[in-house]
Amino acid sequence: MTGADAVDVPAFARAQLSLLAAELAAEIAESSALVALHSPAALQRAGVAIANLTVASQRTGLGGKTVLELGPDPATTSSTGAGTAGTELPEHGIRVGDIVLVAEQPSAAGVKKKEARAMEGRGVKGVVTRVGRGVVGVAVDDGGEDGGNSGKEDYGVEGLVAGDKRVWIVKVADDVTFRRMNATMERLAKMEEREYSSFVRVLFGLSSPSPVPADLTKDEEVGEIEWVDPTLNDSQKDAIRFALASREIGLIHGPPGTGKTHTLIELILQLIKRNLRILVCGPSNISVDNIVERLVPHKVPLVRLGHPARLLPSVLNHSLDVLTRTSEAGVIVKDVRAEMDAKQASIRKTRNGRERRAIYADLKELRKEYRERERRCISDLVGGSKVVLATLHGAGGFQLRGERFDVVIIDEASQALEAQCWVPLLAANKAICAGDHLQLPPTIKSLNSKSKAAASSSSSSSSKKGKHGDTGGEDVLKGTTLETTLFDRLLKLHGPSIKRMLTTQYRMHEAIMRFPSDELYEGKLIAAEGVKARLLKDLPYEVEDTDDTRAPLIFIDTQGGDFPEKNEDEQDTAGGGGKKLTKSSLYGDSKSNEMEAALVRQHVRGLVDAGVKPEDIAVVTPYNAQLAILAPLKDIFPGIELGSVDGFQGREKEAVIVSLVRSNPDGEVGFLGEKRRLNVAMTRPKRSLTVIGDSETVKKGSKFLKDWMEFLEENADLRYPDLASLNQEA
Ligand SMILES: Nc1ncnc2c1ncn2[C@@H]1O[C@H](COP(=O)(O)OP(=O)(O)OP(=O)(O)O)[C@@H](O)[C@H]1O
Repeated sequence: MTGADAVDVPAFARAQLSLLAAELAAEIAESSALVALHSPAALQRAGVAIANLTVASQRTGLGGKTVLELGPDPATTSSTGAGTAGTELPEHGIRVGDIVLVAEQPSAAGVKKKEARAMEGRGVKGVVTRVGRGVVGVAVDDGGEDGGNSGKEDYGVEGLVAGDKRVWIVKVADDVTFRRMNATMERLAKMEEREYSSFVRVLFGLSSPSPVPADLTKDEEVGEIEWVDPTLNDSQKDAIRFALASREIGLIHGPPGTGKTHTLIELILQLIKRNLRILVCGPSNISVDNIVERLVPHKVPLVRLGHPARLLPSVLNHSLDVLTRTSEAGVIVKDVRAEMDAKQASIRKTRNGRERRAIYADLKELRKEYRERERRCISDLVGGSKVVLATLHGAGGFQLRGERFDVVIIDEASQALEAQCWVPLLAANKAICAGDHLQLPPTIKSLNSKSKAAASSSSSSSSKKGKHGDTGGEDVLKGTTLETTLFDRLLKLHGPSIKRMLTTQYRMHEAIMRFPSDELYEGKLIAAEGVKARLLKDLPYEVEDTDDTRAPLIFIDTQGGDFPEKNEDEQDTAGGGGKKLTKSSLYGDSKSNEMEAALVRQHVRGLVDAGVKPEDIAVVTPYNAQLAILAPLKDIFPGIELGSVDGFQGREKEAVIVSLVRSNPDGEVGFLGEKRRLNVAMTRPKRSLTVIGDSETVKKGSKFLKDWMEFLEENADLRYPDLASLNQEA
């Protein structure tokens, strides 16, 4: 390894710390700007708040957390005379797992800027545990390990419960993740070189990875593998052998639909057979639960860390919180819990301030006792587990303090911040990371705002900005950006010898796969036998054989200027919910294209008339403003899915329609210029991909876009819209 490639670890960690600080500031600024600029009612419509609530009850939930049950404030519902007064919540966008602030509701017209910040001190933060028609449950921070409001929390809850106050809940930035990343980077920054393990040395390029024999099938250790699933394809088996043989680091590169998770499951089972202790992580709860669900049938003894409210119901039985209650070791925790519940219940019965305070004081003591007992129980459970699963930041919780693992496995590593990956990495001396660096990296808000500022100051900047288009940017600090993932950095540092690519894909028709394979995956992708010729007309229910259902690839070219884009300077959407907010509060300028939306509608109608079920169809587009225009499709074709390209990463559908939106004389393509975004868009469908866009505009965006348009012109069923019928549709 040459000295020039090596990374100065403390400098790297410090650079990460300052980038993370900027990112957290950007997230907080975004959420407090929302709160500052809009009334509770507007925020509720935008899907980020629920107003006019009262605390209906409180109880002890999983993990000893206090759960507040919030319902509509009867005063407001009866005064407005709203339908089923007092029983149902209004329409809202709060979901289980969201982190919210429960606070006394401010007066009508939004919260003043200063107040917005002060509000955090007055309310309590928590995780949404339940969303019913008439109730929202929030497990509030109780000053535990990461309890954001340590010290103030009882006062907070007490303040909210007392006097039947009118409260509201608002989604807030998740700073726990940042605290965990910061703590990890601080640890790295302080580490002395002599403390670096050979693993750390390799990951920073201070040493080369230990060589792996070229032909692993003949290798003594990993050559003869008794496969749990012998139907794995050769590239999957090769990746597993490689992962077993690597000493420090192995990357499993999984292009769309190539069975990355499938491969990781076998790898985990093989590691268990070798009696190794494994920590399995992913950037999101769903990525981790996906693995837990697939491991469970193999009867693997495992423990899933994480807030129960954020886990899939099917995974709950393996969650540490639940095991703490149900296992033998958990019995000693139970008694205290019962006592806590009794106290909680008594709070509401007393109106006397002094008595209430006394009860809160008792509760505090009990909670301490509970936590001590729980901690002992947890350490027994975790210490005895061979396989532990958690989100990347979840691995930074107290439960894993001091725990060591033989291997850390990170799924979706190319969608995680590098600092996030280091949270579990410091607990092991070997890592296997799976991902696809040619799909979208994690969303970076601090970088977005920076590049947006750049974009608005220069009208022709969008397609020429940096190698990553709108979401990319220049190196910010010593060559480090948050957008450079661990996966990217390691590939650059050590080259392709540290990775193995999965090459058989089980999703797309061959014609859909061709372009991404040739342009991005060195032409190596192979469509599995069962999928390579699948068409919509062959769906396992009755679908007519029509022009639309027999073509795997359709391009509707809108060139000619009749389909102009519109700049959504004034309005934009929140989270695709179709509700309007002013631009200043949300995600910058978005674009829409009404005529293109009409074409989408026409095409969907064609598919549905032929018998394709709406739930087998998705429309994806890079622009939120376009999503808002498309929203009525959901009423016309119930079951159809609409999504942003970024939001659809990791998903698949039988038929996917991609609306490219951009159509202007200057060839401005904005963040369409990002190859990885296009890759995600074009690799979601199984049997049918329809691209709708203006080839003239799009071709000017980049070489990749030009090649794609030319590929579609030559290989797709090429169509030009019929304006007369379209005007009718519009
Ligand atoms: N060897 C195999 N034989 C048959 N089917 C397979 C094989 N490997 C994977 N699959 C199938 O391919 C599909 C995709 O697998 P999986 O969910 O593991 O993919 P992934 O690569 O994690 O997904 P994504 O591409 O979205 O990241 C699944 O339906 C899986 O059953």
